[in-house]
Amino acid sequence: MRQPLVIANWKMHGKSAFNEALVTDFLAKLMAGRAECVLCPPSVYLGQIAGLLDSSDVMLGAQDCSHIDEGAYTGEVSAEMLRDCGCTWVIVGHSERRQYHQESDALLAAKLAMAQRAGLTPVLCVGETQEQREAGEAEQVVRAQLLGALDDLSDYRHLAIAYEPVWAIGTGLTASPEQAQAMHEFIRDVMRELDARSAESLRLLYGGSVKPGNASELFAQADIDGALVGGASLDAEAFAAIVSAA
Ligand SMILES: O=C[C@H](O)COP(=O)(O)O
Repeated sequence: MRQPLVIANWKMHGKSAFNEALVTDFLAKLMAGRAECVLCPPSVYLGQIAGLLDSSDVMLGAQDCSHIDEGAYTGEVSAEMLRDCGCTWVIVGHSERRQYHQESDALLAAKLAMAQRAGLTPVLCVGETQEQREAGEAEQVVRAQLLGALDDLSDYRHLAIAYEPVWAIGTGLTASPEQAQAMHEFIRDVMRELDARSAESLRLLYGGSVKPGNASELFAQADIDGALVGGASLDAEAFAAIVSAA
């Protein structure tokens, strides 16, 4: 039995006063339930959010980490620094980083290893574009992303994977529960090839316009173990409802 996991990816949103109101309101609305929950604010606010989450079960995560441990790399934030700030999770390979920062599968493999070495659980994001889906290449693309980033990983237990079809991110378009389940099932099959035992306990999250109105249907699918939520995680009531639905 996999424990549901719901992760908020604030992306590049938030300011101190907004963050405090959002987290305070979210914690007040959050009902005790089965799901684990993680907030991933922009890295400059990790200290602030760590303080606000201090007496709650909600965990802290980062949106990215460096593939290097330390040194003269201006602007980079290491996995160890994130751990030092209270993070236990880190998102790796979000499609916005693949697209705007040209992050390759090889780079992501190095980030995953670095994250685990620092004691963080990475969430690897994969997903196809609209064109790739229309060309019938969705499974091939996702398989290549998984193998490219995960082939050399030695620990498949401290890991989660988020399937985020690029065409569903921030667009209001959501993969149907059947489309999402089909891809999640495919991902679990690929993971069985890499490590048969941990594939059964590996949590697979869906991301792409998850809202209170579609969360329950998505979470009802056999291989969907939670969500990576962007826009709706900036609304305390909506995000608390999604966590409750898990
Ligand atoms: O990381 C989150 C995903 O990119 C989904 O974003 P969204 O919920 O705004 O579509």
